[in-house]
Amino acid sequence: TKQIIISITLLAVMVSFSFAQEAKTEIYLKYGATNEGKRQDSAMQKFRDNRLGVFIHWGLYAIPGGEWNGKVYAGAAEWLKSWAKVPSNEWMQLMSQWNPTKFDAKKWAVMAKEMGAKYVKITTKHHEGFCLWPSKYSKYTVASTPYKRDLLGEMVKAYNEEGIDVHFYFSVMDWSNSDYRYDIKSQEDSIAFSRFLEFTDNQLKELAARYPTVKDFWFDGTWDASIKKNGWWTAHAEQMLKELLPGVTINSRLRADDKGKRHFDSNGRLMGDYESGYERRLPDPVQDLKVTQWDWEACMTVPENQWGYHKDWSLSYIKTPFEVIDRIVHAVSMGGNMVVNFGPQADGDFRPEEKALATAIGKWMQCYGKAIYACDYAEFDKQDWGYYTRGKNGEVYMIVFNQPYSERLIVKTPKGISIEQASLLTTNENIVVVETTRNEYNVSVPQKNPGEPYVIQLKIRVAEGTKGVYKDALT
Ligand SMILES: C[C@@H]1O/C(=N\OC(=O)Nc2ccccc2)[C@@H](O)[C@H](O)[C@@H]1O
Repeated sequence: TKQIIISITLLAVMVSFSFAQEAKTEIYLKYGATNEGKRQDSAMQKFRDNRLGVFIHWGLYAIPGGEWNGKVYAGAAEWLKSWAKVPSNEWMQLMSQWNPTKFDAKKWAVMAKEMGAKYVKITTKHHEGFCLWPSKYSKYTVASTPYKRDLLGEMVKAYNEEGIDVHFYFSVMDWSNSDYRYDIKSQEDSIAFSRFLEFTDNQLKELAARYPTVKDFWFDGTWDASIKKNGWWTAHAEQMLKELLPGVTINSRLRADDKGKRHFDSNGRLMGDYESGYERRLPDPVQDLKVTQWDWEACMTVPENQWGYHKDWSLSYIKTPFEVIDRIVHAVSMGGNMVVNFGPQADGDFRPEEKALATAIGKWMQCYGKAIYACDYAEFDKQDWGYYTRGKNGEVYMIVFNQPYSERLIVKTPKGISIEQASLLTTNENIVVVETTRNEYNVSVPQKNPGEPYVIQLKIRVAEGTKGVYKDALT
């Protein structure tokens, strides 16, 4: 009996321990996540509904375009200073050559509009420290170049006039500022970095004051230990901007919590207003459905890894328009945004390949944008033929990239949901739908192959009592 009592007691201890583990106790955080779940205010709704953005990476790095002292570096062109180990004062001499005579903000804005982009993210200051606005806190700005003009101000005005929202990319890491520290290892480091954070605050307040129509700050260059040891400042920067610009959105990449945890705090909560870790990669449509629980934005390059202008695009694979469109649709099908990157030339014009890409994307968005803008995750299981999105009135879109030889598109509907009718989005041609088994259908392909990724719109019916997002969507 003694043995039995001991083993039962041991078992009881183990079971209670595992329950305690399960109900993980929350860690108190001063600088953790500030909001629970997706923001539902109109500014965030607009951010989400925009879905397709343009990234503009433009700075001194566009002048050398990946080449230094006769050597071409295959790495990211906006990192050339680092690859070629150029001292900051030598690198900043490029300012004397900064004279984008072909720059025309209106042309840039029209190009984005014709692409179907609803917003643009502009590098106000990249890691090199060169400011596209005449900042009074730095000598490394457009004001000290032959060009002199406030490029950022002209861009904000032109994009806004085309109805395009403007977001600011801002690199905290600043290679031109001698107070920047990669880590804090001494009192001297700490004093210098405090000066640096004050300088950064001043530039952020300056940007907010000069360009109050800005809708978002996308922070970058925040991965170093120095920032992770100053999580308080990242929380302060978010709060400061939200007080200065009510409604402004802030990306998760800015944020570190009390313990240096980035993007998601030590309690697993997303910091900032949307997750910004999907850079040149996307969540898996089957394995990574967790991302549909929060807002997120992906960004992508057209070459493998060039954000700034690189003179030699033959060094890596260049994505075709349909490959870019696939990534845009992939992101939206999982409740995310996609930002496609353009690296303008030093002269202020875009390379022909980028102009052609913007045109091709725009042509497709003109026909099929209804399945992208203001659309979200449809909660249908992914199929091989492509992606689903869901519109605001509960309509489901099938975006077909891979038409099968069977000429039947398999659709498995969630429990309690059936397909009433299907039509080709562009022509309203009726598409035959045959139920093959419970919650499974064969959707026919269009009579004439559209010869491009196309969209079939489904009218679905929700059985009484079905839970999920659809109940409130149907009128
Ligand atoms: C958008 C890109 O952002 C960057 N860096 O991003 C990251 O470091 N991304 C990252 C880092 C760690 C994990 C996931 C993404 C920059 O260095 C680059 O020049 C470009 O501006």
